[in-house]
Amino acid sequence: MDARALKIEAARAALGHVRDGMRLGIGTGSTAEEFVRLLAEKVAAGMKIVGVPTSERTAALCRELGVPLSTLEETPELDLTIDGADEVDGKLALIKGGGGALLREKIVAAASSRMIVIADESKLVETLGRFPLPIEVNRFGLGATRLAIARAADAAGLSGPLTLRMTNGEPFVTDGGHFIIDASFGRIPNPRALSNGLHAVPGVVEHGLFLGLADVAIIAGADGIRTVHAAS
Ligand SMILES: O=C[C@H](O)[C@H](O)[C@H](O)COP(=O)(O)O
Repeated sequence: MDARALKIEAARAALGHVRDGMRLGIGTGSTAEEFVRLLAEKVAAGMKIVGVPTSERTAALCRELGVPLSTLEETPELDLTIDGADEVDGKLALIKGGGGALLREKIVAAASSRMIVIADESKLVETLGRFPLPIEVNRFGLGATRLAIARAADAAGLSGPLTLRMTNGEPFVTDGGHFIIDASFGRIPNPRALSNGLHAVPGVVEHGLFLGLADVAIIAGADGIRTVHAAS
């Protein structure tokens, strides 16, 4: 089975958790898009849900496929968010933001009673950090923010290149109008310490470590679906 087929399998399994009447957070990325496609089929068949998208990209796909949308202004509490991830560890700590949607994704996940992560088995890691950690930063004071990030990482025992994300020769700009620094720290044995340090940097808007947010991970692999639950 290729990677796309695995993403579809994970998305299909997550769809089994969606009930009529739910207020859903809808994630971003190639895996979440497979979920949107399957959800749209259910909606077309009569399922009543309302979705809050985590990016303009997801919102556009939902509109195209007829998935009803709301906002966190209209619908500030959600029943369930289903989203992909760049990395998932055994305790359901995540790295997200490879597609640049981490800020809205985190706001939406935090507004949800439950979060289900969907991924193919390539995303499952023992320790986070193989995937560079996306850090969303204010455009103002980039040099100072980068230095402060390096110091916060150092205090957590980490170091590595901090690369401004570029697209077509220009800095990548998030839906919120910010830049992204991709931090290649390597293994992150203590994500909580790093998270706290990064949150203390004024120019950091948010980072891609999702800690204590995911309740379940649905991982699709060659041997089938594996469901991992967060320790209670
Ligand atoms: O910003 C993007 C999101 O965090 C995605 O959920 C993440 O990058 C995983 O994307 P994909 O399913 O395309 O691997």
